Amino acid sequence: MSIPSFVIGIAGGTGAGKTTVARTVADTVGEAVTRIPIDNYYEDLSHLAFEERTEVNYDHPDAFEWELLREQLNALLMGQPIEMPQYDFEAHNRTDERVTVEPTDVIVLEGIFSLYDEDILEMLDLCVYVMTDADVRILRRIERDVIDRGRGLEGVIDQYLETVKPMHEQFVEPTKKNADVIIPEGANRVAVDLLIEKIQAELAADGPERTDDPDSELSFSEPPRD
Ligand SMILES: Nc1ncnc2c1ncn2[C@@H]1O[C@H](COP(=O)(O)OP(=O)(O)O)[C@@H](O)[C@H]1O
Ligand SMILES: Nc1ccn([C@@H]2O[C@H](COP(=O)(O)O)[C@@H](O)[C@H]2O)c(=O)n1
Repeated sequence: MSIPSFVIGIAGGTGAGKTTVARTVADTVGEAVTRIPIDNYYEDLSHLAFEERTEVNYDHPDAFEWELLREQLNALLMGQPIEMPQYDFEAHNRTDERVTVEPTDVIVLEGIFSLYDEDILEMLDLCVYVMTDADVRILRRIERDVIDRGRGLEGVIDQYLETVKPMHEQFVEPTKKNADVIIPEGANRVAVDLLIEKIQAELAADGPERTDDPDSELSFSEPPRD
């Protein structure tokens, strides 16, 4: 088990390419990276009927259970495992399943509001904003929502105009000012390679044999962050 030493937040509008960047980083760097999708922290809406859940504004910060996200991120930073909720986009709700996530050296928090909450910003070592034009994002989103999230074309367009676009302009886009790095177009190979190099340099600076096994000569302990 590790105490994470490097925490990255990857924000940006829907369809910007956040998940693609985060997955590329995780696949390239390997098991030292844990990906935490903020979508898993949408509020539990089991008390609402399916039809009511389809009407919810999922692009407003109030749609998320911030307290749980802060608590679980903090636990990982203290070297403790978490039981991460899972989200079902077709059901518009959390599933009953929880997945045990062990802390690793690098944590990647990814989602539209990764750079929104002041407490979470305090926990991030590197803030990344993926910036992609709105027309490209909506085209990507239509394709993804219809193929992967069980949505109809008309519904995706209505939702985009009614909530996604105005909330993006009001809440998501302004978080760009919190970014250290802006990646154009999502899976931008040059930018993603630089991000990977930075992570690998952080890992190397921490030592290749890093372990928290108390029996190991190389073991060490770190004070929790404040
Ligand atoms: N640079 C890129 N060029 C082309 N397609 C991309 C690029 N980045 C992401 N995509 C595609 O766009 C879609 C949305 O990307 P995704 O990473 O899920 O966005 P987000 O997580 O920001 O909503 C996916 O189908 C993905 O394969
Ligand atoms: N039940 C839900 C929950 C969320 N959404 C949309 O997901 C978008 C965020 O995810 P990305 O991978 O696109 O960043 C957000 O814009 C919500 O509108 C949804 O459609 N249904």
